[in-house]
Amino acid sequence: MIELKGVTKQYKGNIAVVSNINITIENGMFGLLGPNGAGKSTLLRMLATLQKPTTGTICVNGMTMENDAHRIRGVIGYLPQTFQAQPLMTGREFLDYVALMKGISHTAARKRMVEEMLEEVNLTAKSKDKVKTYSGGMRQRLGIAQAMIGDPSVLIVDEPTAGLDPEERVRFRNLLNRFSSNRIVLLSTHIVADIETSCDQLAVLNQGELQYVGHPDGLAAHAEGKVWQVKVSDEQFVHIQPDELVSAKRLDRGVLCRIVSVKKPAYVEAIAVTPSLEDGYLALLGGAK
Ligand SMILES: Nc1ncnc2c1ncn2[C@@H]1O[C@H](COP(=O)(O)OP(=O)(O)OP(=O)(O)O)[C@@H](O)[C@H]1O
Repeated sequence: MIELKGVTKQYKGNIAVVSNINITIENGMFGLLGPNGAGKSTLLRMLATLQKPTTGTICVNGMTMENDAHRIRGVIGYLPQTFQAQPLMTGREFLDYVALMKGISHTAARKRMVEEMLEEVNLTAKSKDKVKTYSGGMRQRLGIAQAMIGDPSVLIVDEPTAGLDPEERVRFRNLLNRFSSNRIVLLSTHIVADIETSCDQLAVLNQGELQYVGHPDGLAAHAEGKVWQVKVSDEQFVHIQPDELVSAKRLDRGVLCRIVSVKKPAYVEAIAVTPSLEDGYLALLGGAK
């Protein structure tokens, strides 16, 4: 279990970029959602023991950051937002090196673990090639593998699907889901679809502040009665407020729009529709005018 109490981070001379966070995270997939600059990476870096909170306490499986940072590091796997692997090592050598650094000294066990991880992230065929020859998506998959190796009880992944193609993205979500069955997987993203189907709990961070914590259904409910579907002409379409428009699908004649707004749009044929998680997120962040 992870417990954050009053966690605040303030860089010198600046306002707090993470402000008074109080959350308890249990086993399972936990999504951290927020726009660019919300403070997600800062919060995850503090959880990964790479930065200290200015005030507040972080407790992981009963260990506190102040007293047990070294032991906490031993139970955490972390994929930072910008992941760099040794370019002159092969993928297999790199994972072997990471496993050794994590204290897996038994050679046969380490070798088996590395092969399993390569298979999991679909890199077996490239495992003898140097990392410098990998595509962005392959490097990202290697990053995911290095975070998972050693069987951490807490896996922290910061925007892990950036650079993955759609097939890999789905594969990756399934992998995290399986991994989270008896441990904590903390996944930060600004892509709602990444957490829609997999997280039982999520938090929304905006400008350093926690705006929502709970089940995805509760977030979707924020847009209840505020989501509208309407078919408009091309002339009407240009008058729709861009910050209210969730999606627009061009039809043979006109455009089918999904709008998040407190007030029913002024078109007779506008119908209220069931909100999705994305609608709820947009309504929460935009304050659905
Ligand atoms: N070392 C630093 N010194 C000063 N300000 C910083 C530092 N690191 C981050 N910030 C600021 O803290 C705020 C939060 O940044 P952070 O990277 O945590 O957000 P994020 O939610 O992860 O954003 P993104 O989705 O764009 O990665 C931003 O305004 C950023 O400019």
